[in-house]
Amino acid sequence: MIEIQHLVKKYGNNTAVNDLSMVLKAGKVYGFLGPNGAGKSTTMNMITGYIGATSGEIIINGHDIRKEPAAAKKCIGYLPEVPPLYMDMTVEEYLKFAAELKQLNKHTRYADMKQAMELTKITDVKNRMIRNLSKGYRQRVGLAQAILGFPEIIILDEPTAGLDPKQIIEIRDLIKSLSQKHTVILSSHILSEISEVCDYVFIISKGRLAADDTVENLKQKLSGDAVFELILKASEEEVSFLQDLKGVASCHVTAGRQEGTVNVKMAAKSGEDFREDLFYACVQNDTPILQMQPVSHSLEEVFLEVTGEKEEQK
Ligand SMILES: Nc1ncnc2c1ncn2[C@@H]1O[C@H](COP(=O)(O)OP(=O)(O)OP(=O)(O)O)[C@@H](O)[C@H]1O
Repeated sequence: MIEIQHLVKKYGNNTAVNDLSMVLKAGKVYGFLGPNGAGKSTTMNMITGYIGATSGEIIINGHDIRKEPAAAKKCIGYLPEVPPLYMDMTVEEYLKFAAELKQLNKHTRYADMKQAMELTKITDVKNRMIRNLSKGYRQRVGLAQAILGFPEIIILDEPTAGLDPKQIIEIRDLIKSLSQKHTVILSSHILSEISEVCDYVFIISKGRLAADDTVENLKQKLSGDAVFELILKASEEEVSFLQDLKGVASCHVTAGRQEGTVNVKMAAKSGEDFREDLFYACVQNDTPILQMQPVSHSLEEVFLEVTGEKEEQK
C-alpha cells in the first residue's frame, strides 16, 4: 500500500507537483494520466525515492521513503521514462548487475532473472550487447529489470513507449498478469491503454489531482444526463410519440440502415430516466425496439474535460 500526503515538488518558481494526496492499495493497477509536463514522472520519481520531495509524505508499505529509504525501495521495482541501461553490458550481465543491486537472494537470483527474461520475451537476446538492441528491446530489458525479483510494487513510466503494436499487446498482458499479485502503477498518454489495463485512474493536470476514480465511473460522472441510441422498427412519422414522453429533453430521428427502421437518439432531462415509459409507449404504439444502448463518454472526453484542455481547444 502507498499513502501519499500533500506531496509538493518545486523546481525554482515552477511547482511541478502541487499538493498531491492519494492512497494506492495492493493488488490493483493504477494509471497516472495527464498531458505533457503534468507531473507524472516527477511523482513517480518521488515515490521511488529517485528524487526528494519539497514537502509532503510518502509511506510505502509502512516505510517512510525519507526516513527508511532502503526498506521502502526494497518493495519497489521501477522502470523510469528513460531506463538507466548500461550499453556495454549484455542483457544477462545487466540483469545480473541489477539483481546484485537489488540484493536478491543468491540462490534464487538466476531463476528470478530467467523468469523476468521469459516474461518480457528477451531470453533470445540475453547474450547481445544492449547497445545493439532496438528501442523496443531496450524498453523490454528495462521492464525486466523493474520486475526482477517480483517486488510488491511495480512502477512503470510509459512502459509501452517505443514498442510495436504486437509488443504493446504483450506488455499490456504482462501488466494485467502482474496485477494478480502486485500493485502496479503506470503512466501513459495513451488513453486506450489506461482504460484497458487500469483498475483506477489518477488524472493529473498542472501538478494537481484533477480527478480520480475507476475508468467506468469517470466516464459516467461526466456523461451527465443520460443519452440513448435506439433502433426502432417503424417509419419516421410513426415515432412522433417519442417526443411527447415525460423526461425527454431531445429526440432526433433519422432513417435506419435497414428498410422500415429508424435510428433515434434521445437525451433525458436532467435527473430523469424515460426508459420504462419508452418501453410501454412503444408497446402501445405497436413499435418494436430492435436495439437500445446508452451513449457513454470516452475517456478522451473525460480527460479533456477535467484537465481543462477542452476549453483551450475551443
Ligand atoms: N529536473 C527538472 N528541473 C526543472 N524542472 C523540471 C525537472 N523535471 C521536471 N521539471 C518540470 O516539472 C514539470 C513536470 O514534469 P514531469 O516530467 O513530471 O511531467 P510528466 O507529466 O511526466 O510529462 P511527460 O509525459 O511529458 O513526461 C514540467 O513543467 C517540467 O518541465
